[in-house]
Amino acid sequence: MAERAARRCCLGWDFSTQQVKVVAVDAELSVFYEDSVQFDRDLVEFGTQGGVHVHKDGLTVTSPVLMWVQALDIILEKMKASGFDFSQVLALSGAGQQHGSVYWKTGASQVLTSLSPDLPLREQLQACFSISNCPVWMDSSTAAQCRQLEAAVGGAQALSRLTGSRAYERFTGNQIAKIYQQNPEAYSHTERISLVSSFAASLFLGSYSPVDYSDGSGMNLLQIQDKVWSQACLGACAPRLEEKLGRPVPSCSVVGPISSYFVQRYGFPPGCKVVAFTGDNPASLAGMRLEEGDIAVSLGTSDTLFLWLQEPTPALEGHIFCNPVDPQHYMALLCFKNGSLMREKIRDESASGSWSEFSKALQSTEMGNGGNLGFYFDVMEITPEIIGRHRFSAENREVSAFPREVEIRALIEGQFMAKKIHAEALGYRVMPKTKILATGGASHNRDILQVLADVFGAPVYIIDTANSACVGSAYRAFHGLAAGTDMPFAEIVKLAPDRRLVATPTPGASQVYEALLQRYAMLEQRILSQTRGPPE
Ligand SMILES: Nc1ncnc2c1ncn2[C@@H]1O[C@H](COP(=O)(O)OP(=O)(O)O)[C@@H](O)[C@H]1O
Ligand SMILES: O=C(CO)[C@@H](O)[C@H](O)COP(=O)(O)O
Repeated sequence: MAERAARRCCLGWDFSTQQVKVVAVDAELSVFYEDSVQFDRDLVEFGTQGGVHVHKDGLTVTSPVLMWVQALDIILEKMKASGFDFSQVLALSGAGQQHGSVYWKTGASQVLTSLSPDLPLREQLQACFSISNCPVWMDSSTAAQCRQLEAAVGGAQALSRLTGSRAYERFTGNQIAKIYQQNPEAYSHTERISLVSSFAASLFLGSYSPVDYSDGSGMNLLQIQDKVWSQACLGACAPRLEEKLGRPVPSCSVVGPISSYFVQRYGFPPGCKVVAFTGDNPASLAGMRLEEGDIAVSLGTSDTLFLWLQEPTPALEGHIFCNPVDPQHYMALLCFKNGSLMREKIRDESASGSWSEFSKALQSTEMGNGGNLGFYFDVMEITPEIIGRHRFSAENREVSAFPREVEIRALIEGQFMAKKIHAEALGYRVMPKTKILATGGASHNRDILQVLADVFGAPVYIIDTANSACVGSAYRAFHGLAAGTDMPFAEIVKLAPDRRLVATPTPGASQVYEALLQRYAMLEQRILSQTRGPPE
């Protein structure tokens, strides 16, 4: 405890889909404290499943904003009870699940600036939100708003050139447009709209934090090259939107000192800096110290794959975001909605709810799964837009079921084949020096990572914690401490622990998957044309 008391550090937060997490990283860049609060388990009164409420239409997906606030109260109290010495925190930053939005009611800013240190945040912020259930990234209820936005700017390709993505249902501009159209009263009583990331930063700041460029790129509103809101997009979504969003800022900005609430209640030093919070995927890019040529694969609630890009290359599939650590550069991202929750379902159905049984099934089956292939999309997938389970025999015949072990391998191989195929469609190629950096909850599972190495034909590395968004946030906080010195991020993290090699491709893997990847792509097209119907 005495040693801990003397440890100067930065904190990295992550407000992700299923939990709030925190890490403390010391000046040697070692993680010495990690904690989390899980919404379903620790905040049962909100009745979420996987951190969200799926509404009756099956499309609308929200999370209660007060659950996020209370999770922060709980985790800070846990840290305090464990003897965590807040007085040593030099700076903090954080991440949020991307695209989700928070609606602050008129007058909330006044409450935020005058919080009493004697009471938890939840009690004081109860009446501060004009929308109590916030749309989150899993929402896919804004198809009409997406079509309106694309039409307003000259089509999907034009929107993608401007904002880095064609219109996506979860992207915040379309979510805001839906709220404005369906609940104009709540919209007019909203003085500020935050992303989950800038909302969390606002709690620490005690005032509204700006949106950063990188997470702001997930809104279909930001011109990613000029780094300003697009007037055409704002106008197409809702009136007076610019004033409700505030000006976006570079991701490495220090947005202010911590609010006196945290100084008085927890003992943070008054000079503790708050560095702009960003999206969880951009923060993971920082945490994994991704370099050009590497591929990051995050296996969290969603599965994502992302790359570092020098130049933006917007397309009709995937997203281009401003880079969170280098303002001149960009990142590309693909998001797959059927990630960990889909794996959990197959684990429960075919492996008695046990990850070790699940692993045994992967170990006892051959690469290539005897030619059996599967698509497992219990919710409408983002990449590509397919729903349902589709299983195919080695002869490409659709079958209704697989034996349990075959089902498990078909799921994991299928998930990784989809990632490789869609990354290649973006122009990405696995090179002899390519490293895959894996993170997220499922990166704890070595058998899953072995399949990843085999399908991609590249070695897989991990960092010491699967919480790369938290670690990246703490690294970004250290970078913020050097603000004004032009110190590149790479210089800040050069002492960070090396990434660890955890899986290399099995001999013969490339021959097995070359043929299988072609079949997977062909069958994906077949399902797409069957579900979309014949071309007109
Ligand atoms: N050993 C494991 N094997 C496979 N998946 C795992 C394992 N341990 C945890 N997970 C998955 O990790 C997921 C949570 O990942 P995490 O990155 O913490 O999510 P998020 O940041 O989106 O809240 C869980 O839903 C669970 O399915
Ligand atoms: O929508 C996206 C990225 O575009 C998701 O990746 C969210 O950012 C949620 O992240 P996790 O909670 O699954 O990490």
